[in-house]
Amino acid sequence: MHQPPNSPIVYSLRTGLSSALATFILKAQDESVNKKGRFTIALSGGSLPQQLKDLIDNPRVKWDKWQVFYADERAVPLDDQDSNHNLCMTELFGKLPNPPAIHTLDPTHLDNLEMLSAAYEEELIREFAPKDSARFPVFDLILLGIGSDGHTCSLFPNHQLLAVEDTWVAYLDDSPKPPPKRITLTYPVLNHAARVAFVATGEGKADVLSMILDHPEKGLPASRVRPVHPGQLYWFVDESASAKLQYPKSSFSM
Ligand SMILES: O=C(O)[C@H](O)[C@@H](O)[C@H](O)[C@H](O)COP(=O)(O)O
Repeated sequence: MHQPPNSPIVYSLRTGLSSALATFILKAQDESVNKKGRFTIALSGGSLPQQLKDLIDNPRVKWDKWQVFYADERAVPLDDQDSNHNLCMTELFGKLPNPPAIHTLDPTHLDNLEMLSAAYEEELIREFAPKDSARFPVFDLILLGIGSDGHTCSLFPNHQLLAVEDTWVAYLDDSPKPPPKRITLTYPVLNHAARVAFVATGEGKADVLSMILDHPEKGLPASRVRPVHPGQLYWFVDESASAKLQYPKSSFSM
């Protein structure tokens, strides 16, 4: 099947997904560091942080060049078991002798979602606006998961946040998946990234993966992530998750 340019690239891996993902991340890191001396990345929660395990003890990772943000975060204390930051510390950053610069939400604003999300947007502006003077930040890489309902970040099906175009960070207090109070990057930020990579594993993702990639016209939240040129969208999936997928798969080599 012929795919138009800039179509998502789907890598379906029988084994070694974490290793392929690490190779991909390192290539993005090296390109970014060579060009700008830094690497800006946004991470999600769920099973994603565990998939980053091949970065631990990898001497090619230039942690001192990384600027880490969260693609979405729950409005809970940083050490709460629901915190995506806490999860990333447990799975990855806490295992490193020299962790990178990590931009967490400001826990002093947990009781005010509007201030919490505005403060996180300020954090992004401090990192991106003076350097790129862009209308939207251009992340070098955003790593996302998907829910079985097709949500990504904290962008849930039929939610009003799907229509937000004018802010970088938005908040919600009615997430269908607990906890209800969260902040999230918005589509304009996701779609201005240089690279976005989804990671999905397991048979529980097979139906929704086919819905997202084979039927983008259904408009599930994850289908609406389509970085504008020259941005590129990638999928790293295992065989169980891609079992029902018609969309063409590419072989992974880097
Ligand atoms: O904030 C959240 O609720 C999670 O970050 C969520 O968006 C997660 O990424 C997906 O639900 C995929 O989760 P799994 O990777 O665990 O399937």
